[in-house]
Amino acid sequence: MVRPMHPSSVQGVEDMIRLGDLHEADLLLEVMLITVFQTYTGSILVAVNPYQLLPLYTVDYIRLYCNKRIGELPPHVFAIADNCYFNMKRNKRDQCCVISGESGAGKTESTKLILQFLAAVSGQHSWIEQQILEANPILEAFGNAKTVRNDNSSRFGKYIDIRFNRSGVIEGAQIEQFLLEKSRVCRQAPEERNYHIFYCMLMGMNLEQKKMLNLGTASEYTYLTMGNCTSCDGRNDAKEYAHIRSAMKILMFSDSEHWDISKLLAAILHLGNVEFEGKLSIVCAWSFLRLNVKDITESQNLRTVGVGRDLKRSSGPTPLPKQGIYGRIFLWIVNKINSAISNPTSEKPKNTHQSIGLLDIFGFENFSNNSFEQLCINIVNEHLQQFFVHHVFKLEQEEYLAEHIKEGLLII
Ligand SMILES: Nc1ncnc2c1ncn2[C@@H]1O[C@H](COP(=O)(O)OP(=O)(O)OP(=O)(O)O)[C@@H](O)[C@H]1O
Repeated sequence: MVRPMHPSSVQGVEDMIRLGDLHEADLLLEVMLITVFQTYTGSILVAVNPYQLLPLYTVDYIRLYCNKRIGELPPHVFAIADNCYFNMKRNKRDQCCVISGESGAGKTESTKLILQFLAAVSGQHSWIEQQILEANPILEAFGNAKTVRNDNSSRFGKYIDIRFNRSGVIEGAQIEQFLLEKSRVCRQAPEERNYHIFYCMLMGMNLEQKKMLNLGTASEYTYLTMGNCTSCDGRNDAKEYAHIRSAMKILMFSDSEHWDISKLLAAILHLGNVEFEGKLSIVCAWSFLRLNVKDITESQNLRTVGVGRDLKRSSGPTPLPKQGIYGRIFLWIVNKINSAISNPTSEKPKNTHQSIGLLDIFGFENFSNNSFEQLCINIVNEHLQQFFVHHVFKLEQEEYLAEHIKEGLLII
């Protein structure tokens, strides 16, 4: 059936609840019409990735959106951040922002914008604020990679809990990570890369350091070339490496800790070349892992299996644990960051501080061939979606009940 479009759909609205016709075509048109790439559905912000730098995230915009009611100004991610912050302060209740969407939708960028807003309005320009902001480049270097959908795709989920004192000043933060995609270390799909840190290290290290780790260029390593793609348009790996190094200093990584991480990364690259280049690579890998021939022979011939609470060793070939090494480096790095940013004063009894949690979880993806890790990622996304829908309907239901509206109407 063809009928004229409702005027609200033609003009566009700032809150999709106000659309005269509420069906899929109108919602899609609304999303296409919005010029600032953001619109509301009630208290939910729907943001469209603009794929261009918009002058909407400046200090002036932070000031503009500070302490305003939702709806007073056009939809904006800062309005959501502001709402969280002032609700926390006014109602003395912890808040949480759930950022969800498919891969490449703009979740990580939105998380960073919310963090920037909170750091600015909490107003201290303190060392701890700077440390929290500088955790991002490190996490992205070790946990993000170029995929076919997104040049900077997060391959792990993260929950950042930012803690404030009673006056609304940031005191510390705590980061939780989930489900790092470890298989990427050994395998990448066409047009995809391994984790950024490998390419950054090879582009950014000086010759002397590379010589000590016996490293060359990315094209020489099996683990960096499986996707037939070692560089990424719009990313400058050498510049990023300098940024990662300075962020690590801010987060209190010592030079020797950084060097140990580099050795482990180099060992993984050399291990990836073992079948192809033979002796030199395996010797380098062993020496950086501080293993001797006996350890290696044992690890190749013995499998450690969990039986109840015990670990038992049985014979049979076991591949060297390259993915496991990377997973452990990542965990260690997150713990190290947490030890710098989780200011002990923010561990005080709960009634002396409040928090805002930001959940930025990897997006739903569906490829022709989906790995087990992809299955886990998609299940997490579906659970999140389920929680979200349940939560939103429950809130609405409570409002209807409070107004004595019959439940039958609610379903409509
Ligand atoms: N608000 C924005 N303004 C300008 N560019 C943006 C914005 N949001 C996202 N982008 C661009 O889109 C890219 C992908 O965004 P982002 O990494 O945030 O996606 P994501 O939803 O976190 O994806 P994934 O689930 O794969 O991690 C960014 O690297 C950036 O180039």
